[in-house]
Amino acid sequence: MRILEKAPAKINLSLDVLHKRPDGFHEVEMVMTTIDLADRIELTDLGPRGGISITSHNRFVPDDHRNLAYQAAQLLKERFGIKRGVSIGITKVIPVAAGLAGGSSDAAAALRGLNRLWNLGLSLDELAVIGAEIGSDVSFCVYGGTALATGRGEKIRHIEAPPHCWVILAKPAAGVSTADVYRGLKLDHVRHPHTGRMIEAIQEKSYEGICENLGNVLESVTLKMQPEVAVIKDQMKRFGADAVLMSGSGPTVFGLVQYESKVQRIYNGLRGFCDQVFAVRMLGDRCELD
Ligand SMILES: C[C@](O)(CO)[C@H](O)COP(=O)(O)OP(=O)(O)OC[C@H]1O[C@@H](n2ccc(N)nc2=O)[C@H](O)[C@@H]1O
Ligand SMILES: Nc1ncnc2c1ncn2[C@@H]1O[C@H](COP(=O)(O)OP(=O)(O)OP(=O)(O)O)[C@@H](O)[C@H]1O
Repeated sequence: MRILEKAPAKINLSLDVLHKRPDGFHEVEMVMTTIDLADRIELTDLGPRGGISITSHNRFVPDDHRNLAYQAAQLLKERFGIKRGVSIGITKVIPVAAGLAGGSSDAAAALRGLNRLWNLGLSLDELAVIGAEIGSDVSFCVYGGTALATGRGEKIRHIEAPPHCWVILAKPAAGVSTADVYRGLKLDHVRHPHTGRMIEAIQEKSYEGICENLGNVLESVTLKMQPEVAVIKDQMKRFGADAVLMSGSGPTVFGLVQYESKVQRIYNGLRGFCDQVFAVRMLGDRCELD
């Protein structure tokens, strides 16, 4: 039997860090939404007593226990005493180490797909709790859609979809380590975004309100490690994006664009000096994972 799952990327429309916790993680308040840029996960049953095998044609994606989709399969096998093997094929589209939760979304898609393949009968809420053991972004990715994520990112409150718009993404050549970015954060020097206002703007379907309230406290940390982020932000604004921000721990920069007529010009302009550029729609609805 073969199961296919879509694993969409996320962007953080707003990302605030409240404080560092005794367990080393940071307490966050993030508004996240899925976009139409997705990896494909193909799960094939390998029969009794088999192991977990990962295939991907991207040299930056680990093919062993370091892969988050592998960890998802291992966790379910152990927890539910599954004795069957599985092959996990990953068609990578989401840039790696980019702040777009590519690995987390692959793990979430593996959880959803294996739940079907092995007839585990788990709800999305149960899968999201299991996902939190793999990484902070996995719970959100289990559901997709749009949500406020709190705690270390694993507490999810669903909110409605933002109004449809275009998202232009541009990723500088090198990736960044999320742990390094959190480590570099000095909380007494940041301007906190207004999470409440972002949620209100989404609920009111106010595109202007969303643009006005974009904010990410991690941006200034990554900017120091990768000055190219500032250059890309500048170019995106100059080519005509309505608002721009770095996603997650970066270094990918996204620009919001309301009218399709502007998209091609911004995309072409950025392609001049950045290899990985994408123009996609905001998804925002949970049902759009299918
Ligand atoms: C930057 C974001 O992607 C925004 O959505 C997330 O906050 C990070 O999510 P993630 O990549 O799934 O993070 P994890 O794999 O759980 O953690 C990677 C590392 O980031 C740091 N980390 C992560 C989440 C958090 N709330 N506080 C942290 O300090 C920790 O050092 C941790 O060891
Ligand atoms: N399925 C996977 N796809 C991509 N990278 C993976 C995967 N599994 C593990 N990794 C490892 O995770 C690291 C971070 O990759 P990922 O693309 O998930 O980062 P990210 O988009 O910055 O994540 P986040 O936004 O959740 O912080 C990579 O350098 C890679 O070694």
